[in-house]
Amino acid sequence: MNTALIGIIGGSGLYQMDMLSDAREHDLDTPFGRPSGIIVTGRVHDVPVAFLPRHGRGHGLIPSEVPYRANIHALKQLGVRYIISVSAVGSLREEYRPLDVVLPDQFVDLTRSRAGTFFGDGAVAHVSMANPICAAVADAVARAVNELRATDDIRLHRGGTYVCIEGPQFSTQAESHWYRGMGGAVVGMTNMPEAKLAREAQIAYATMCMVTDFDCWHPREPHVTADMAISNLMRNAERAQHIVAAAIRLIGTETPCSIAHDALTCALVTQPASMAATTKQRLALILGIEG
Ligand SMILES: CSC[C@H]1O[C@H](OP(=O)(O)O)[C@H](O)[C@@H]1O
Ligand SMILES: Nc1ncnc2[nH]cnc12
Repeated sequence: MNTALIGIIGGSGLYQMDMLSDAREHDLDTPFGRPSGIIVTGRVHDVPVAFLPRHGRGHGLIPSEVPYRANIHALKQLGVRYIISVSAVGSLREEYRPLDVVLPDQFVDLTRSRAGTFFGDGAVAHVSMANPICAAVADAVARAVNELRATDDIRLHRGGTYVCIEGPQFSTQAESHWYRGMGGAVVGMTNMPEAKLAREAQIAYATMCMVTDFDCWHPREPHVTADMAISNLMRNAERAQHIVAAAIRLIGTETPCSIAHDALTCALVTQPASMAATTKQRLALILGIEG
């Protein structure tokens, strides 16, 4: 089903895309369960896209409950080859301020209780996560921000490490200082294992982070609360949609190559012929084989 080229995963505060034309709802199922909610496909600048709110439309899922595998699988079912993920994050650096946009290029995964792979049950693969972000997708978002700067004074930071915690509690001050010490730029709760699964599904992935707070390390700024994060994200939600729409136009025109698109070429250890029929069936779409 090649319904969509680009998938948008909306995070906290971004539950729908207003600029979508020809909208159609998809209530999909996957071998890994149901996605977070209805996926809406449509066109933005005439590019076919799919929008999925990560926490569900009414924000009913904590980060540990988000069905990351089903979300990525469902987007793959719709034909998605590029994902722009939108996320609220806490800043770990003085110069990354609330309402700034950050395009991280690395992750540290501190999550503990999430299904983090499509593989297992007699199918072994080890994809490279050395460069977890697709530079071409991140470039498109950066260029989109630059275009919009003509009318909007957006502060953009390229690069930096997103530290992903399990949540749903925010961090202790000791943890926040530890993330800073390990070189973290922003902290969030959702981009892992999302980015890993996108890589296994050979979908090019980039995350657009909207800074909502200074977590709890800063000596003069208030400690993060959910209200603070959501209200700052709401202030930025329209801007986020404009950036995403411009990035969609660029990616849709250029359809860039990505290392992600061949991620399984050097990663698959078990040959499909050696897999159990049920495993092969479950992985058919991911491996691009007959089920
Ligand atoms: C409501 S603040 C905490 C919440 O926001 C972020 O979610 P998302 O990445 O989906 O925007 C963070 O990871 C937490 O889940
Ligand atoms: N400080 C923070 N920690 C974790 N996730 C967040 N999302 C927004 N702000 C956050």
